[in-house]
Amino acid sequence: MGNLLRRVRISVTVSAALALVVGLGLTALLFASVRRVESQAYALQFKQHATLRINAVSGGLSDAIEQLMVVNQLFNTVGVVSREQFHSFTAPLLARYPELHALSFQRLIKDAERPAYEAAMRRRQPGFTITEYIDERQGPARRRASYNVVDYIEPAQGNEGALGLDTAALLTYDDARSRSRRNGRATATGLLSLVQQQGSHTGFLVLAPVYQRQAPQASSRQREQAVIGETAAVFRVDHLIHTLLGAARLLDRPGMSINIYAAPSAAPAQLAFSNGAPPPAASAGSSALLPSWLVVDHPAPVATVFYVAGEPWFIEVAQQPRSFLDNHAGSWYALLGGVLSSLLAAAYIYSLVSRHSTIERVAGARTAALQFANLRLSEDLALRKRTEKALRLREKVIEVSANAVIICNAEGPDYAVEYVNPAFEAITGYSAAEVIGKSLKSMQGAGHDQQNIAEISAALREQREGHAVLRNYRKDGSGYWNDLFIAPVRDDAGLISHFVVAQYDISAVMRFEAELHYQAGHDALTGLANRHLLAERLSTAIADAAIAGAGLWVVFVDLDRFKFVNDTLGHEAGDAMLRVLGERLKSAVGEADTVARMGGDEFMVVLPGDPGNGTGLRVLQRITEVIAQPLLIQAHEFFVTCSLGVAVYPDDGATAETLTKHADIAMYRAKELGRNNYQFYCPAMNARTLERLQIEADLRHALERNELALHYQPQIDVISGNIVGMEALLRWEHPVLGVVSPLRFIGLAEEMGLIIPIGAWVIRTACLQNMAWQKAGLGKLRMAVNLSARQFTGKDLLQSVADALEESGLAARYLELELTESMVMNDVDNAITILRRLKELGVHIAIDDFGTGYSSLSYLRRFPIDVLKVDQSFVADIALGADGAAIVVSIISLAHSLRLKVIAEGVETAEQLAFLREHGCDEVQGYFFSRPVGALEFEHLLAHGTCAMA
Ligand SMILES: Nc1nc2c(ncn2[C@@H]2O[C@@H]3COP(=O)(O)O[C@H]4[C@@H](O)[C@H](n5cnc6c(=O)[nH]c(N)nc65)O[C@@H]4COP(=O)(O)O[C@H]3[C@H]2O)c(=O)[nH]1
Repeated sequence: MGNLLRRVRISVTVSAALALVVGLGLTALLFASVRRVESQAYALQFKQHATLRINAVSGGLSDAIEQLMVVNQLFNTVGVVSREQFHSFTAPLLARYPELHALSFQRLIKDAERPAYEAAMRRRQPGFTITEYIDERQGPARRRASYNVVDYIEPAQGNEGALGLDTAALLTYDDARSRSRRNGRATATGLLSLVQQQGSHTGFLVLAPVYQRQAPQASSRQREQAVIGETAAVFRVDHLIHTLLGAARLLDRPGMSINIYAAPSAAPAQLAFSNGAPPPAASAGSSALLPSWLVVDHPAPVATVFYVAGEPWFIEVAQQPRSFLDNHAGSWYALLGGVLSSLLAAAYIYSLVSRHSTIERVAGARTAALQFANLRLSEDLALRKRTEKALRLREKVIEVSANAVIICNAEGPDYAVEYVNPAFEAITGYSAAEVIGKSLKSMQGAGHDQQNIAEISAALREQREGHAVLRNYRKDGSGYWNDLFIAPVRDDAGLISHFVVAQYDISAVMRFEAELHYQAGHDALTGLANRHLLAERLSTAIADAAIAGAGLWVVFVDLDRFKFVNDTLGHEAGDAMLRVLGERLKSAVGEADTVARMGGDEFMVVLPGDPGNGTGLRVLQRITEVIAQPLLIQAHEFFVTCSLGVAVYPDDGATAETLTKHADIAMYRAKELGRNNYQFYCPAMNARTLERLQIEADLRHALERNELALHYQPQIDVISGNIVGMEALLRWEHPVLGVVSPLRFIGLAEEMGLIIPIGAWVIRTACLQNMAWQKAGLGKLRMAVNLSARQFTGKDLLQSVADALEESGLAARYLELELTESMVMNDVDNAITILRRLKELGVHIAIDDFGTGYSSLSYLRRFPIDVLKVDQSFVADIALGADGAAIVVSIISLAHSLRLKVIAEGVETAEQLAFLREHGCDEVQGYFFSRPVGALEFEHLLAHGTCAMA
């Protein structure tokens, strides 16, 4: 606003100043123009005056001289003019022209005529003689050839001295006279000091020649000879000119000066007349900045040459400079008027603009106020519209809300319902008509005893916000979870008039939460408790047991053959198996017992309630039984066993963690002891666990420390009884533990990735050994080498086999690689590719432990294999019953149908051997013939050529 006012003030001042400047500028221009016009008019006027005076002077002189010519004409016309005639003729002229000082006739008298003349004159005037001025004294004229004697002169009075004067003696005449006589015209002399007058006056004469009548006058010579005298007019010049100008009242102009020279220029010596003070130099009084006409009126002098009886005279009329202040009404008025007008215009514009600005400002302020008011109004309107829209929207939102909204009045104790939205009707099953007017509390339905209701009642009573999760009931009696918010609503006076109740049916959320909670504590696959829930329950059970002073068992359950099923049939089959076994486990325990899945094929069972009293053992028994029951997966029947490890509270640990760990250790021990059994934890098992860790650490260095060795078990041809091959079996000669079974460290080596270098070492050593024996002449035998799963699929296998063969020089057909069913069945296509490449090298392929897993016969056909090895468990079963024997028989016939050789391993008895022989088994291997033995010992066997056959 301040800026606006300042701007307005500036604009007003600028406008007024502009108007003033423009006005003053125009005034200056006007003033200058008027001044110029004035100056020019003045100059013109002056020029006119000057011209008037010049004309008056030149005209007057001409007129005067004309009088002389009139007299001269008299002489030339009349011839001899008498003195009286002269007098009577000139008297009127002199009276009329007082400026004529004298008119005379000067007669030319030759010296010879002098005496006669003087004599004649003495008759009229005694004592007359021709005179002249000698040294300014008049006296008788000296003799000369001729005399120009003033013969007649009028007026005689005052000019007596001039009568008889020989003017030829006056040199100033001579020139004029000569010229006059020559050209026959009146001729003026220069300025003379007039002698006729008393005192000194300046004057001049005009001479006009008088010729003898009839004498030729054509040439100047003739005129000189014809001349008899001159008429002369004497003029007292100042008097003459003064008379001329004065008579015409031309001398009274102030500031004007008139200077007349009897010369063609302003020669001071020839100044004939001067009137008025001469003007200063033209530049005087003018400003260097301003033109002189602007400051003063100083017209240029008017000067001209005019002729007086043929002689050039110079006249100059000048005017004193007239100051700007003198007599310049026009420019003054213009200036003053202009200045005044400018000031008035500026003042007017100032007032106009400031008024305009004020009006504008006021109008602007009012417009702004109006606009502001309009804006406020439109904002108010918009706000109102928005509010209305928002209200409608809220109404709609409430109407379409999925949550129940109830509005009740704030008057207790009933808090009558005034409004319910459609969601309320949908959720509760009550229509609006059924609940409006009813007490809010009546809508709770059953379940008044809920604790949270107290919070809502308190909120209503204390007229504040409240929140509670309630279990409400619908009209049909079904319950739902209601997340209820209640808030007071104030009227315009700020008093609480209503309550708004929002009900959120959170049944789904509660279900979801319960589901989440369940999932968080349960295994998704089996539905059993998971690790977390187990830890919770175990802790609770421990706490309960501690309080009760009772015992508690923690049982670790690990399935023995699960990995096989998973690997061969895939994860889906594995999952199905886990689900079934999980169910069985649950069925094997009591209500209070907890069964949890720890992950993979590991389960945990918590047996509270002092299981040491005999119940626990029965549960263990049941578990092994239910797990061992046949299992039908994907139409295949499986037999799964489990290994159990038991930790007892409080003897084996006081915390969930310790008990779990010890149960795990006990389970491992059970596995080591041949699976399908249970073991109670004992502290010694800890040592075994530590030992296992030690084995892990030492295995890393076993190769470099040369602790690994191969033992060889012969393979015997059933018919001939000859050793036809041998299986290389790895041994770790641990410096502390002694010889460690591959069953204990192959799995570890697999897990640790050490199986690749170890496996390569086995192949290489076996090939070198076989070649060495062949070279030693111990027979061309086939060397069977076990491959682990990781080794089989590893990228280095082919190379390591090729390298071993090359290095040893062993023919490939003397090397047989043993794979398990699971290794080839996991990824059949890849397995076939690898097998083909191995076969391309020329080696034999044997499927180990055949029958323990699931081998698809159709795949078996596709595998480029040479040998099937019947698992020793089937061989062991031969003696047990018809089932085991039947499996062996079918494997043998299957192998033969596929043109595969059959080797039975684990042959321990003659009966087994006999059975195998009877059913066409090709080769056998087992303790019956020989345990795996070191190289030296095996050499000894070879040396004998055969193994003992029953
Ligand atoms: N009860 C009984 N057992 C007999 C009889 N005849 C032989 N055995 C044992 O049965 C196992 C046969 O080897 P496998 O099935 O390939 O089973 C092998 C094989 O899977 C693995 N293994 C051994 N050496 C290597 C190896 O160099 N590389 C790989 N990857 N695995 C190996 O370790 C397993 C166990 O090997 P070992 O402890 O040497 O146990 C050998 C052998 O000592 C018998 O008449 N009765």
